[in-house]
Amino acid sequence: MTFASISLEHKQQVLDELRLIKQQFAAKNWFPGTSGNLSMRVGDFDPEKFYFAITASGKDKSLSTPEDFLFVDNSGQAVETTSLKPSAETLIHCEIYRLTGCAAVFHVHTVFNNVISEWFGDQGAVPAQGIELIKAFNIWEENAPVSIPVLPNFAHIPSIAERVPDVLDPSIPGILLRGHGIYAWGKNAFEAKKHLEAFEFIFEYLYHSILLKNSVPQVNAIGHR
Ligand SMILES: CSC[C@@H](O)[C@@H](O)C(=O)COP(=O)(O)O
Ligand SMILES: [Zn+2]
Repeated sequence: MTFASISLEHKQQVLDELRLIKQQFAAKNWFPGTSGNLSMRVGDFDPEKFYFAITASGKDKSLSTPEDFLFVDNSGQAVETTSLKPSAETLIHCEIYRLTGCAAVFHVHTVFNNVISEWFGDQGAVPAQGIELIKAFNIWEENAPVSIPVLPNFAHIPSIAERVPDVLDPSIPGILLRGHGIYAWGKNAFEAKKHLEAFEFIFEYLYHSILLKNSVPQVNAIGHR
């Protein structure tokens, strides 16, 4: 499959969907200070050859302009002539697509995901249990415990991307970057958005419940791996 062989209608539909989600997340104030990036895959998936649309780097993501997105290949290189630069974090998207075969990857910075990533960063995972929204991850087991992986953050993005395979858990559609933000993904935009909203709910819940109890639970205390 070449990029040119993917229909214009499909590419336009993906751009329209991304634009709508960008507006919805902006309304939640999920892109403070130009942070965050969104992508969606186009065409068929081959772990060694795929294409996706991604937000251009450094833009005010609360605005809608003709210069918000561009298409890249699985190495993160633009596939059309453009003056736009793909997100500085494109390599992380590439790695998540390659490992999961998913179709949408969304990244946002929020106060809740940043605080939680700091509290649990040393443990390498955020434990959660007994929260109904865990079912949004398609986990239906009674009182299922989950562990959301936390990676250290680096200014050098390839150093983050190369660590993604070490922590990515196929049953958990997200990874937190410490002091940075969350990446969530899904088999389509609807599912990636659902997952991202569930993660953010869990982080906000944990933030409040930990402050009330005045102690950070340990991963092992509730049976996480
Ligand atoms: C301006 S702070 C956020 C950036 O450093 C980065 O983490 C981010 O999420 C957005 O980068 P971008 O290159 O616009 O996709
Ligand atoms: Zn970021």
